[in-house]
Amino acid sequence: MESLTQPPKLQSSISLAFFSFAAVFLVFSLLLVVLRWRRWCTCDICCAYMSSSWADEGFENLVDWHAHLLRQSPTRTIHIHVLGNTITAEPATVEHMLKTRFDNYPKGKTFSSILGDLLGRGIFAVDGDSWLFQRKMASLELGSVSVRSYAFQIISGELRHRLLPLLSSVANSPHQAGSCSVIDLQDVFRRFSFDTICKISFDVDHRCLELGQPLSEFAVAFDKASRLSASRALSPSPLVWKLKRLLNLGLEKELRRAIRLVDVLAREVIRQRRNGGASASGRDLLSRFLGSTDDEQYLRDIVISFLLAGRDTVASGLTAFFFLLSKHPHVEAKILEDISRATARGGIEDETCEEGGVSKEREPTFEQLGRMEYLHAALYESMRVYPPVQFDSRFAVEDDILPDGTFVRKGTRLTYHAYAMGRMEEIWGEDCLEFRPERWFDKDGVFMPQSPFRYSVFHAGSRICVGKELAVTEMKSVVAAVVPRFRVEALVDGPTPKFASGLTASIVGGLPVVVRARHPTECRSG
Ligand code: HEM
Repeated sequence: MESLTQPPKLQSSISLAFFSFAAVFLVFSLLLVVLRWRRWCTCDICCAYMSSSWADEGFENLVDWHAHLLRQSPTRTIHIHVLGNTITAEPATVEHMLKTRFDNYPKGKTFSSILGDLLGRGIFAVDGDSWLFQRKMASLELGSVSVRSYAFQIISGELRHRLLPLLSSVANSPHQAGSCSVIDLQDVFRRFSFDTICKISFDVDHRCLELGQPLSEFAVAFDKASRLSASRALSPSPLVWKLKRLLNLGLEKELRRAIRLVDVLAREVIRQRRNGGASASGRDLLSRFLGSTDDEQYLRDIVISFLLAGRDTVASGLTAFFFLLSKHPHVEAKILEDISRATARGGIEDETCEEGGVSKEREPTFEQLGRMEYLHAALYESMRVYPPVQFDSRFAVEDDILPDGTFVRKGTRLTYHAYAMGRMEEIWGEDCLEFRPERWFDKDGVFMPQSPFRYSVFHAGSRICVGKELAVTEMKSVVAAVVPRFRVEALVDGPTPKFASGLTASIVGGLPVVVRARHPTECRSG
């Protein structure tokens, strides 16, 4: 009889013990959070941060408030004690953190634990030898002529067969009296950059931008996994999301499911490739990395990091660019001149219509893109004003002293603020708040690159973005194909967009735009 009655008792004691443990853990975590907040100062910055009063003071975004504080600080460095975060917009400090004392400021455990479940041992989440190995491999591959020309071919195909026909169909859709078809350009660019980076990385076409196609399972799962991973950073304390993960609750449960799906689908592609299912091109990054490791999980981690790196950053940069262009028609006119000069063509009247209502002649070659210096400057300028990665952090391994004399305690989070740096008069002059591509040229009209410690949009030092050239080529290709054909009008009130929190800058609610064909004879489908 005993043996029949004991197991349920045992079970209920185990559940009771488990729930008591969970409850104690939860209370303890909350206590820690409160203590952490209370322990520190009641300085103005911390109070404003805690009460979100910066929003009442008229700042549209948290980053605008940071930029305001950093501009006021004599050292261009501030401390948000309640977060243990030291934020800087001083180029000498950025150089100290990302180059001079590189070894003292790794990504650290906090960052790798936030993204670790999705990225595993991928380049973004690791430090040390594993990072160095992937860094060398990535620089070699992304710098190779073969991968570059493959990537350019992918971008051109996605433009010709998907993006331009889509815009053409919107521009040509019958408009009601007084109203036009409105699309979310941010969403369009996200789909475009996801298709592109998946083809470059895996040689798999997810067709996210194809008219009338639902998003692929992989695209949905990847989007969810990256969004939910990033939202961990918003927890008042890492203990909160870690506890939820332990108990498999709420968003952590959804995140686990999304990551599982990403894993299954990514592994499937890798397995097929290993078993001889060669990609059509053999020039995608996965094909090239296959030879460097037998570890399937590691390969998955490497390639997933590329997807994260190349998707939202490019989409964010393009979205902000078209927002700014819509508000600066004189810049748009100069870009049109630049494209026309670089491609050395006549007026658009000469052009013929081709498949999908898209004229072939206007697609610039790689060499022609290289000659578009004004467009190059305009893209750099738009990312100065609205960087896709607004700020980025590292964690001090040992106590340190910054060049301005600021003491940094071991474990402190040190953040460089690319968004605020773009708003510093000492770096960009009195007109730093203006969108002015001309600032990138010297008096002879030659493009002047800036030190990455001043223009930190692509990071700086040893971990500077390895996909920078690819990103700029992709963005230039899009602008050079879209702007001569369409006039894009952003329907956003106010001088600046409202940004959502996340790893990359994205506009809350997207970027609604109206697209109009630039010329009456612009090719019409059908
Ligand atoms: C406008 C577009 C882009 C911007 C603004 C950008 C910016 C950045 C930034 C700020 C970092 C440093 C992140 C960190 O370490 O915390 C970074 C790293 C990186 N980026 Fe980009 N990126 C862009 C596009 C791309 C693309 C298209 C790719 C590749 C396909 C790429 C690949 C990488 C990789 C692999 C790293 C890690 C480098 C390392 O840790 O050594 N990026 N990027």
